[in-house]
Amino acid sequence: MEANFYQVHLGDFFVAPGMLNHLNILHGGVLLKHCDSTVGVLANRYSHSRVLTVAINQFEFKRPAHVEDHIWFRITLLKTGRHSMNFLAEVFSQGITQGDPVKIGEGIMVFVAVNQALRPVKIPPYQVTDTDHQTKINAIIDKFGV
Ligand SMILES: CCCCCCCCCCCCCCCC(=O)SCCNC(=O)CCNC(=O)[C@H](O)C(C)(C)COP(=O)(O)OP(=O)(O)OC[C@H]1O[C@@H](n2cnc3c(N)ncnc32)[C@H](O)[C@@H]1OP(=O)(O)O
Repeated sequence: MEANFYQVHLGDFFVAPGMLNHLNILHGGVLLKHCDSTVGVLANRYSHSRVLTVAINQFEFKRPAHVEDHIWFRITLLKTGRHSMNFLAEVFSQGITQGDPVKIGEGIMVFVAVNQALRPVKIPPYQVTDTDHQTKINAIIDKFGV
C-alpha cells in the first residue's frame, strides 16, 4: 500500500497569464491552492474520507515560475496520527522548451480526515514496508521536525 504514497507525481498544470502577481510571476497563493487541492486528493485516497487541511508548515517558495511553465507536485505521506496525515509536498517546474525540472518549493501539509459534520474520524495507521523509503521518510521527518 505504501508504494502509492511515496513520491507520488500529481496535480500538473501550466502557468497561465491569469495566475500571475504584480511582478508577472506565478502568484504564491495560486500555487498553494493547487498544492492544497493536490495533497487533498492523496489524503482522500489514503483515508477514504472527506479531508480538511489543518496546517501548512514551513512552506518555502524557492524559485519563481513563469507563464507556460509546467508545474507539478511530488507528494510523500510521512506519517499518520489518529486522525491526521502529514505530507511532504515538493513543487517542480519545467520550462516548456528547455532544461530539467527545477524544485521551486516545498512544505509540510497536514490533513485531518473528517465525517460529514466535519469532525475528525480515525484513519488506518500508515505502515511503510520498503526500508529504503522508510529511511528517506525518517530523514525528511528529522529535517522538518514533523
Ligand atoms: C468520501 C467523499 C469524499 C469526496 C471528496 C474527494 C476529493 C478530495 C479532494 C479534496 C481536496 C481539497 C483540499 C482543500 C482542503 C481545504 O480547503 S480545507 C479548508 C481549510 N481548512 C479548514 O477550514 C479546517 C478548519 N479546522 C477545523 O475544522 C478543525 O481544526 C479540524 C481540522 C476538524 C480538527 O478539529 P480539532 O477539534 O481541532 O481536532 P484535534 O483533535 O485538535 O486535531 C485533530 C488532529 O489534527 C492535528 N492538528 C491540529 N492542529 C494541528 C497543527 N496546527 N499542526 C499539525 N497538526 C495539527 C492534531 O494533532 C490531531 O492529530 P491526531 O492525533 O488526531 O492524528
